[in-house]
Formats: sequence, structure tokens, C-alpha cells
Amino acid sequence: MPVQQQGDTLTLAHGKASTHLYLYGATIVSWKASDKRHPDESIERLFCSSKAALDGSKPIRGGIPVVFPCFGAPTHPEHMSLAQHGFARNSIWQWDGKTITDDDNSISIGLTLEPTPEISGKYNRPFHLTYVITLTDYELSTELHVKNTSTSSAYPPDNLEFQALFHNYIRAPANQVLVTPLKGLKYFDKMDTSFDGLKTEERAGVDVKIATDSVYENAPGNYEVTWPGGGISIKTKALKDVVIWNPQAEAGKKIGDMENGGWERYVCVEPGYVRGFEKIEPGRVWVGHQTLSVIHEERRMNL
Ligand SMILES: O=P(O)(O)OC[C@H]1O[C@@H](O)[C@H](O)[C@@H](O)[C@@H]1O
Repeated sequence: MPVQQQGDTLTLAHGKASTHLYLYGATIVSWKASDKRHPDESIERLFCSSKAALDGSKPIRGGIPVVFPCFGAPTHPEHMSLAQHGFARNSIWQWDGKTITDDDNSISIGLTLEPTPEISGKYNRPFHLTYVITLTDYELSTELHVKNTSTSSAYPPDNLEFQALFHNYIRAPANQVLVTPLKGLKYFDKMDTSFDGLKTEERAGVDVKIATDSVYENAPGNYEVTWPGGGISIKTKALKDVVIWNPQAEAGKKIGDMENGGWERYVCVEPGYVRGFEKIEPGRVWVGHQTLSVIHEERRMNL
């Protein structure tokens, strides 16, 4: 069986590649894939803290949490009762037991999330989410479909306004990572509370050797995350911003569900629509997409 369900978790397998996820938060916690230099190995490509709560008591610390409808602390009037990063990452999603594709190229499934009494108590907006996960030999794609299910024909339209983001914890030696190409982009530096405006990125390759929490806006959408001996590329659609986050030791030690030294083992590269709000009219669907791909060859910039 290419999809195995065990309790509230699913495992998708395709050749040597596999991915494991929780219906809680639709959180992918593991993606294993070989590469052309290690054709016989299934190498873990994501980081998940060994102290992550996996019992539904809090969002899972690692993998790919789904952020919706607000990024960070809520700022939109309709989001004010929500927790940081919204409710998608700590709601239970549904799977219909079917595959979308299951062939020589890929295995793919879709999960859904609709308003529940618990969600509606905090967020009384009409929406339907579908999360499509696709696994190939060397790639993992995630796609979030957001539908505004309002049937109102009132004017002004009953728009759904939201932010969305894929909070990728890429397994990597954090102190050797470079993220490209971000040079020249404007970014909001969440670490620098003394500065309120936007900074301009001067670095050809962005590292996280010091605690980093930067929100780049109007970014190119395609990125490479590389380190000596490895890398992951990220290609996106409809996700105009990207967040780079690594707390390093001082802040990392204060995160209760972060394993000791965990910050040395990942960099978060998070494509999203998070500066301002995406808007969709009643009946319309927005689709945000990313594909994570294994980089097969050594690809380092000489900086
Ligand atoms: O601890 P959380 O809610 O999972 O958030 C982790 C981090 O997520 C990042 O996306 C934010 O930019 C950071 O500010 C935040 O600290």
C-alpha cells in the first residue's frame, strides 16, 4: 500500500522516498529521499524536535506546519481571537482514504479542513481548505487551496482575507547554511525591535549564524538552501514572501519543545503570503504551492 494509516498518522511511500504526517495540523514530520550521490540511502530531509508534542496538545515543533489564516501574532481584526500562526497547524484535518495520483511518477493525497465548532468559536469566517501532498523520487510538494465558501452577493464583497505559509524546518547544519537569492530584497527584521522599518538585504547568501527572524517581502519565489555536501531547492507559486528563522542557542533554549542543540540542526525557510493579506471573493479559490527538491550535486557559492 503506498499510503499506510496508523492511528492519526499517514505514511506515503514512493520507491525509496517516503513522507510521514499527522492529521493533527496536517503536519508533515518526515521526508526521506535518496539523491544521485547516495542512491541507496533514504536520507531525512526535515528536522523535527525529539521533544515535539505529538499528542495534539500543541503545534508540532518541526517538519512542515501549515500557517493559516494569520502569520505570527494576529493583526487583522477578524483574527484577534486566534493564537500565533493561526489554527490550521493545531486542528485535525480529514483524509478521505483516497489517493489523487499513484503511479510511476508520484503518490499524492489531499487533506481537508472545514470550520468546526471549535474553530468557529474563534474565527467565524466561511472557508474550506484542501492540502495536497505529493511525493516523487526526489521531491515533496505541498499545495494549500483556500476557498471562500461565502454565498453572499452583497457589495462590497464578503472577501476572505488571510495569510498563509509553509513553515519548513529544513534539516541542515545551521551554522554552514546559505540561503539564496535574497540580495537586494526588503525585509522586516523581527530580531531588531529598535528598528521599525524595512532593511535591505546586502548579502549574496544569507546565513543564520546569529539568531535570525527575517521576513523578506516580494521575494523571487525560488530559493536554494545549501551547505557543504548538500542542499534543498524550493520552488513556489503565489507565495510572494519568505521567512528565514533560526533562534540559535540563547532563544532556542527557551523554547520548551525544542530539543537541546536542535537549532544547530535546521534552518526554517518559510515561503508564504504574510506581508499584508491575500483576499478572495465569495466562491473563489486561492492556491499556494511549494516544491522542495533534493539538490544532487555540491553547489556552494564562493562568497
Ligand atoms: O514557536 P512558534 O509559534 O512555532 O513560532 C516559531 C517562529 O516562527 C517563525 O515563522 C516566526 O517568524 C518566529 O517569530 C517564530 O518564533
